[in-house]
Amino acid sequence: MYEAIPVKKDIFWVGANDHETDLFESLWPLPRGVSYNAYLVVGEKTALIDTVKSSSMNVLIDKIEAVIGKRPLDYLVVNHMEPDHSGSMKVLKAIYPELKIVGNAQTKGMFESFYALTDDIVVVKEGDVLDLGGHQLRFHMIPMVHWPETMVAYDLESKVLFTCDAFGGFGTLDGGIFDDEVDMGFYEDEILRYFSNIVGRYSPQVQKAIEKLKGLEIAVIAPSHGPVHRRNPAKIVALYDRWSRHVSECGAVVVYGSMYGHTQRMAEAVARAMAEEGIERIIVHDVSRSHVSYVVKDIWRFRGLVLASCTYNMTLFPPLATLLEHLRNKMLKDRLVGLCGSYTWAQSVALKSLLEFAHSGGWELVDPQVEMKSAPNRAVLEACSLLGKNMAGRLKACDGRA
Ligand SMILES: Cc1cc2nc3c(=O)[nH]c(=O)nc-3n(C[C@H](O)[C@H](O)[C@H](O)COP(=O)(O)O)c2cc1C
Repeated sequence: MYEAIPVKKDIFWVGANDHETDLFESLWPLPRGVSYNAYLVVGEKTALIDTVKSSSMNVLIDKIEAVIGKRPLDYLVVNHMEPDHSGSMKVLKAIYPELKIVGNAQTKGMFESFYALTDDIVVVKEGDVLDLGGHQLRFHMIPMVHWPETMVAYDLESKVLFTCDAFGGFGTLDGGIFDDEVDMGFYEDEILRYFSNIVGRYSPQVQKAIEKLKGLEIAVIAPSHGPVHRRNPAKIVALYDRWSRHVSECGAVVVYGSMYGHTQRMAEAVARAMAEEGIERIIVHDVSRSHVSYVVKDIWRFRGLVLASCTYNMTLFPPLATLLEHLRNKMLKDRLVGLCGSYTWAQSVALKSLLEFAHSGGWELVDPQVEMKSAPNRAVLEACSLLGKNMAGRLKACDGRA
């Protein structure tokens, strides 16, 4: 079956790799691209589960034809309307005029607003079953994972769960498409970067979805980005469960904003003290140079966070302010925070802003808060070391929770 990869009997991956988009959602860097996974289910009737971004449309159409030849495509199931998944539906409808488009009441309005499609629409609700003859697809609504209309489709015969954005991540599928064929260390990191930046804000809804789906017997989790989980579908659900409950690992992220290196020295003094106290997992980010998506990903993973900012035109250093805006938007909880601020003529401005951020997020402060005028002297460096030592003490107490 040319390029269409069997997932289970009569179920095929017909997705595409995108190496050309440099920023996903025009926001998130894709150093190793992204895949758009569409799936074809072939019963007496045929159904495509989601499409691909319009730029990859030809690949999708070729793969569908390679599997079903001149047979018609009977149904298109739209689990999620974001255009990286729905982008080829209008053309598919033109190629297969009898195509029936399956979505829920919310999706129906988006068919019209995005693509002016109003005919041959099948509206489904929680628990409805689409009988393809040999395969039966049951639909479950998982609103806000990641848009309000998002749903999943579960094949009662093969026990494949098609989850669209849920459990997906960045990175093209480079030969292997299954979790037992690829380096899952790389993909799990990219699934966390996807989760923390795109889905993490909706963690309460992720928890509801996990609760709703937990009774299902799942043989394969087939998301719309990244690897297909057939060896260990339970593992990716367990990771999503942890991440959406804000459970962290015992390590620390130190993020600094510094123009001339003095605030960097504060950050490094804190990091050094943590290392001396035995904390092995410490990641230091220069906020001007690490893309915010990687910083957010690491902060989502580890329990400790140290923020160090110089003062810039009477406020926080702009890239650090941007990071804080992202963190506020994601509504991450339960982190330990240490703060360092520097200034030359406006005392307290940076530190006060950092404190406001920590209080507004309800995060737990680790003392002391360290403030520096212009450059670090012995007293400043000793205070940074004390902060690192105290943070390490708190992190050691969370050992075993990882
Ligand atoms: C463009 C620019 C704007 C600054 N704005 C302020 C300010 O508003 N208030 C202040 O106290 N210091 C200000 N500073 C001074 C720095 O915040 C201060 O010297 C700090 O210690 C620099 O740390 P760094 O070496 O990590 O960049 C400014 C510095 C620059 C270069």
